[in-house]
Amino acid sequence: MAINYLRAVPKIPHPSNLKLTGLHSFSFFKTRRVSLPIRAAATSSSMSYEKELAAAKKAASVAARLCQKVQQALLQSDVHSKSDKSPVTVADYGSQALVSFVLERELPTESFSLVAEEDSSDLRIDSGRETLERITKLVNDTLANSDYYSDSNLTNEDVLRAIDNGKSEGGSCGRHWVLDPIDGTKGFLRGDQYAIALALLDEGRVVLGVLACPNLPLTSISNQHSSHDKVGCLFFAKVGAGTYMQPLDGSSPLKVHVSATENPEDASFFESYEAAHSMHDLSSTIAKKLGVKAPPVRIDSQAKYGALSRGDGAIYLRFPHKGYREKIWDHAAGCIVVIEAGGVVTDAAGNPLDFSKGRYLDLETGIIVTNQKLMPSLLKAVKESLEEEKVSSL
Ligand SMILES: Nc1ncnc2c1ncn2[C@@H]1O[C@H](COP(=O)(O)O)[C@@H](O)[C@H]1OP(=O)(O)O
Ligand SMILES: [Mg+2]
Ligand SMILES: [Mg+2]
Ligand SMILES: [Mg+2]
Repeated sequence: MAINYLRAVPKIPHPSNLKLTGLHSFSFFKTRRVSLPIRAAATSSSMSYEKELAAAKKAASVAARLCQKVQQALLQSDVHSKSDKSPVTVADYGSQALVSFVLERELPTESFSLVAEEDSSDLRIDSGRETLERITKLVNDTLANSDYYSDSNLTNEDVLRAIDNGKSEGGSCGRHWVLDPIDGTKGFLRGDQYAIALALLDEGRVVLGVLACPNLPLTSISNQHSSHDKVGCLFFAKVGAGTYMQPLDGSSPLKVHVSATENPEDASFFESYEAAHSMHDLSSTIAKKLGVKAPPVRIDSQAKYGALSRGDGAIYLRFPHKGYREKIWDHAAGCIVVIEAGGVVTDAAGNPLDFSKGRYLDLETGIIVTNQKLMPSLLKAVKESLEEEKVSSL
């Protein structure tokens, strides 16, 4: 079976040339008050979280700039061998420090709790000193070139503290920000897809999510991808208010919807690029059983959720190897981006993901994502495939 690998050519997008040729026609809008999305009726919560969403978009966009800078330097140099993890480390920490800094700065009156992937312990020891200096410089350079924070200058200690804001355990009470400062580290290293993924939990429920995908083409990836396509997408969603996508440089957002296809023969499916992250054989079995004809589209990171939310593909299958525990920052933002675009995200048993249990998601076997029409037959195919696998391993 032929396989589609999506490679991105990192470059600065020129959204004045934005052309929309995806599976779905999008409509431009000028104000935020547009018709409500398919799924959600207007709730009182759709009127709130406005300033939190604005802060999250700013934070993810600033962090994306830092990551772009590091990835460009990485690709120009010869150091992006898999064994050299240091440029990635600098970008991971730098992105987390910036998001933490921007959120605190934008929302000074709120108590601040952040559940994030990185912590500063390796930077606090002597051997981490040089890396810390590099991170602080990178953070300050990024702030100096930003629209809003050019007067800010962080010390090493400020950077450590900003990173360590991310030590919260989350849970079902109160508000918690959830951050993956670089999701898809492997893709980042390869020069492919990665995302800055930020979400807000309120009483255990994801109420907003932002996905910055610096290398994702603005047009559908299901079209023939060419190196001339503009890249850099910011997806954002708020509970009850739909999902939007805008170029990372800030031009107008567009409302997006998942694919409406009911026919698996027309559907394409996403899975991890990395076979170590998801069982490709199992996904193939499920897709075949469902009647999917197209080969898998393999992409790193939560960019898969973003692409699915605008209808580039209709299905995302994720079946980590035994023993792997999914973390909330790997799915919170992607999950609300897809759900608010009309999609469904469940575990392999059909249960919605529960983000209220702390830093981990407690699931049995995997995560499946699709539209509402295809979900019943997908779930059936998943259950049958898992059953067959169990029998064959006896
Ligand atoms: N062994 C693993 N199995 C599944 N996922 C993993 C594994 N190791 C890391 N990950 C995480 O999976 C996500 C990327 O998966 P993919 O790109 O394949 O969809 C990332 O969050 C990555 O962490 P990280 O955020 O450190 O990159
Ligand atoms: Mg991740
Ligand atoms: Mg990460
Ligand atoms: Mg990691």
